[in-house]
Amino acid sequence: MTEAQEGVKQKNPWHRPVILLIAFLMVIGIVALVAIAVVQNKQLPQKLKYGIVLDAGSSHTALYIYQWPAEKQNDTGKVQQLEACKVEGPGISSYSKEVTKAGLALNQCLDKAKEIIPEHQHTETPLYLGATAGMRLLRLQDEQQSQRLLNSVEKFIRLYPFNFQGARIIRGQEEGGYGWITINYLLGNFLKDSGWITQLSGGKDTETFGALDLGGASTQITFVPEGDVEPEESTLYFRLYGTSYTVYTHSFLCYGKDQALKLLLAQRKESVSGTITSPCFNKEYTRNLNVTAFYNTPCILGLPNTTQDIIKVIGEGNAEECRKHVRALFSSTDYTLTSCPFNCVYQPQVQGEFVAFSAFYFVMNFLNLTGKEPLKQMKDTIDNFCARSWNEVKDNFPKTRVKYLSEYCFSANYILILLTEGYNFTSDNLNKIQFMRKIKGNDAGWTLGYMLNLTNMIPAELPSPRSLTHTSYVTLMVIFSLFLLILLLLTLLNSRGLLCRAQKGI
Ligand SMILES: Nc1ncnc2c1ncn2[C@@H]1O[C@H](COP(=O)(O)OP(=O)(O)O)[C@@H](O)[C@H]1O
Ligand SMILES: [Ca+2]
Repeated sequence: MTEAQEGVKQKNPWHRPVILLIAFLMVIGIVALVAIAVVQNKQLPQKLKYGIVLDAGSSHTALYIYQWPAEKQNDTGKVQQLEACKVEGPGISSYSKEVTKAGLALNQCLDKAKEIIPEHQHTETPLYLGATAGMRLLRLQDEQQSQRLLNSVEKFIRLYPFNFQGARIIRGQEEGGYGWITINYLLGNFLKDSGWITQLSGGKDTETFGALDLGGASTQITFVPEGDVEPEESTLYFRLYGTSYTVYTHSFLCYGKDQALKLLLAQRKESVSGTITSPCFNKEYTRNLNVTAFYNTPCILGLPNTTQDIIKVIGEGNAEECRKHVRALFSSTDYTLTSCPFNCVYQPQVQGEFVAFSAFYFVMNFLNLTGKEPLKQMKDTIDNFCARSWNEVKDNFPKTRVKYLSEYCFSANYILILLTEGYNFTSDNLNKIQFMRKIKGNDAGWTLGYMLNLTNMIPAELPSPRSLTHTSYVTLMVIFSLFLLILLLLTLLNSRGLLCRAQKGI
């Protein structure tokens, strides 16, 4: 050993252990980097699974096809709507006199599902049919007939190769609850971040959004209230991804917008000439109602007192007056199946954000009122629309279906009163409602929640993390790269120090 080397060793007795430590840490750093990259980018088998839900609504039926990666079925937000097929014709409850036609009408959409889903997966693809308020009403009118209708539809669907799980009438609470699950699943509210970092730091639970669904024959409100929920029949308990939720829900049968319109018109006294006037239709609008067909609903107790088969409805186009008529619906006990619907039904104070979908969206979207406009602006827009003459409206919107167009004045006023006097939103919290048709490409509605629940795709407990979120991945990569860089610099500095000292002969 030279003198200089001897000197270096004596002046830096720690240099060898330091270099060894640095080398050891570098090896660990490299191993960690490689491990993270391998875990993150490991090739997942790309098998896709499918599920089909038929939404047999009161006004129409729609078929939804959902798709998800087989290995990630318990993660949140992995199920995506692949297709929505609108069945031609009215809802299945309209086929009560010709039950076989109800199933036949589904064939176009079922054929489409056969085309879209790979053939070898047809038999493993679950298919559910859930019927809502239209069928609830038919069951009230004639239970056997409603069962015959469902049996006939089932028989038809069984001709298809899918794994059919049966057709049933879902309860109002389920319709509300599954709608709530759908929107919160799609918004990612059940689990903000399932990555390691978030979970290690306690995994923050996000607030859920309330769900408002307006159909043709019923309407649902579902949300997590601030205080306790009572009574039991309005309470849903969910345990999802490790969090417990106590949810309030209520479904008002007969208070969907089509049935509500029947209730509204049934309140009007017909004149001797067989006409009724209504402020809820545009001026110059006329419609002939076939009394037996129009009032054939258990929502109205008995037919209106009329001598005519046909009643002519004449529009007056007065929104302010229309709202008075709608208000009367909410307190009337004369005609309604559910007497005293809104004032007597317990509802905790609405709180938090809401998503309003289905007819809530269609109507408000038509009037350009989906931008959280203040109550006053909503009223003004509705008032102006109702005041326009029917001929002008028709000319302005030639492509809109006349049935919808003619009822937008009524529907908008109905929505306004339902929200503010039925559900008790105020001018202060009305802007907490987002009117949405779709969330991330998926229709907002009860069907997705229904399928997620029936296929056990929402676990009660948090699934153990298998890979990192992109954010966690990038963060870890940056930390380890910096760590390696620092070690490298230290090594360089250390060796330069040694070299200098060696050169100086210290
Ligand atoms: N483009 C539209 N404009 C206005 N209303 C619409 C539009 N599309 C659908 N609707 C209405 O949305 C409602 C959907 O209700 P539906 O789901 O069939 O009934 P329910 O949920 O009560 O069984 C119906 O009142 C239907 O008329
Ligand atoms: Ca519906």
